[in-house]
Order: sequence, then structure tokens, then C-alpha cells
Amino acid sequence: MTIQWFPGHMAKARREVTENLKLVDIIFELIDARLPLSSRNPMLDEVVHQKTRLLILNKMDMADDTQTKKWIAYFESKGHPTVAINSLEGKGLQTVFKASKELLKPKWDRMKERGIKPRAIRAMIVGIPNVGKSTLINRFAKKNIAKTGNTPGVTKRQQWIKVEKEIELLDTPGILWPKFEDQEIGYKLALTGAIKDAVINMEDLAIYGLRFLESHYPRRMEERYKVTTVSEDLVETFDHIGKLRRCYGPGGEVDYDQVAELIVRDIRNQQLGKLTFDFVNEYE
Ligand SMILES: Nc1nc2c(ncn2[C@@H]2O[C@H](COP(=O)(O)OP(=O)(O)OP(=O)(O)O)[C@@H](O)[C@H]2O)c(=O)[nH]1
Repeated sequence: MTIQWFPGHMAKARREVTENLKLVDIIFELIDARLPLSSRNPMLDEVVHQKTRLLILNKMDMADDTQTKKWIAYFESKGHPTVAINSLEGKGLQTVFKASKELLKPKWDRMKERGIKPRAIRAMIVGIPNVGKSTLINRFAKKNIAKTGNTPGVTKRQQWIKVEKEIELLDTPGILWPKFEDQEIGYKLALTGAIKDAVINMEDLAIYGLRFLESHYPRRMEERYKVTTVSEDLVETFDHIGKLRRCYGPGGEVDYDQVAELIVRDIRNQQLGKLTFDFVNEYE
């Protein structure tokens, strides 16, 4: 699903998240592990206020492991509990449960002290499009299909999915918009498939991708494309890659559109390995 984020849609999305916040004890902020800053919603801090929150770096199978570890340490140092998971294969889900229980223990202890019978922890997922919200919900749901049904006092279309003995998840995630303020973030989101190709110029994106590889993963670029630097004269680099990978037009000349698509596809399909596009040391 690709959403056009007009002001009206943004206001509606924000309103929905704010409404659902009242129903839950904890927010699972789903982030793309390849883009730990660029895939966060710029206003979520404001929307969430004091609500307990767990940062979940999803798609860890596609991200650079060294960077993922650094990002977890970075967020934790800023006071944000953080875990990394792979929703597609259901890896790391136990860390989500464990962290949720730990984070809510003080609240639950207080409830017990006041004689309130412990109930399940209620959670909701919030994240930008394509970050893996539905995949994670399905993963949770399949493990423990029993839906708990409508809870009194809760809008009837909302269902709670029992994901674990003591945890329930709202079956509708909160979808918020990504950051679009700068072009670089746009390119990063496009390289991970979070933005539709139609709104992006493929050649610009491929050039951004190559320059990113040159500065952050030069050895992998060399292995794949047999170049160590991106030439000032981009035609030279495109010609080189085009010949290497046989991207020819009908007349036998290098087809630059094909080259651009190939580079973007290679990056997205992990032909250059596991990549993280936000480098933690650039933000520290
Ligand atoms: N490799 C990998 N792919 C994942 C993971 N989680 C989700 N995906 C893939 O990411 C894509 C988007 O996942 P969705 O679950 O549809 O994302 P969403 O956040 O619900 O997207 P919207 O409905 O657009 O808001 C799908 O192709 C998933 O298979 C993961 O942990 N690892």
C-alpha cells in the first residue's frame, strides 16, 4: 500500500494513532533496521508523549549487523529500549515479549499493590509504510491464532490478538508518514523500497546508491562492479558497469536506464550484501 501523504491524511493518521494510544500500555515503534533514523516518523515523539515505547528494528536480516548493534546501543543510550527482529522469519519475537514485560513491570507491580488483578499487556504497532507492520502482526497472529474478540469499551472494529500468554496486540497498526524533509532521506527510503519508484528518478537514485557504496561499502562495490571509485564523469562509471553487466540497447550501445535499474535492483535485492543506509557514527 502506498499512501499519498496530504495534510488531511496526515491529520487523520495522527488522530487515529492518538485515539488508539488510549487503549494500549505500550507502543511498538517499528523501524527499518537499514534506516534507523530515516524510517522513523518525525512526529511520533510528540504523539506518544509519556506512553511506554519499545523501539523495534525490523528486517534485521537485511541490515548490516555491526550497524544494528551500534544502533541498539545508540538508542539505549538515549533512554529508548530497543530490540532487533526479523518478522518474516519470526526471529527475535521473544525479545519483544521480554522487553515489554520488563518495561511494564513497575506499572503492573503498582496495580498488584492496589489489589488490581493483573491483565494482559496491551500493545499496538506504529510505523511508516512498508516497514513490516502487517508481517509482524501476521507472525504474531499465526503463532497464537486465538483472537480475544472485542473488548468491552473498545471500538468494535478493533480486535486484540493474543500474541503470548500475557500480551495482546491491536490488530490494526498505526500508519504514520516518513520523513520527507530532505532529498537524501528520500533516496534512502527509495533504496529500501519504502517509496514508490514512480516518484523517483531511477538514474538519480542509482547515482546516490553508487556514491553511498563508494563511501560506506567500497569493497562490496568493487566485488560487484569492479570499480573502486565513482568517476566524476558518471557516464564513464555507467559505461563500465553497463559493459560488465551487459546492459545494452537494441543498437548495441550501453543503455543507461537499464544500468540504473540494475544498480537499484542489486542494492534492494541484497546483491551487495546486508546494507544499512543510516550510519550511526554520522549521527552521534
Ligand atoms: N527480509 C525481510 N522482509 C520483511 C520483514 N518484515 C517485512 N518484510 C517485507 O517487507 C515488505 C513490507 O511488509 P508489510 O508487512 O506489508 O509492511 P507494512 O508496514 O504493513 O506496510 P503498509 O501496509 O504499506 O503500511 C513485505 O514484502 C514483507 O515481506 C523482515 O523482517 N525481513
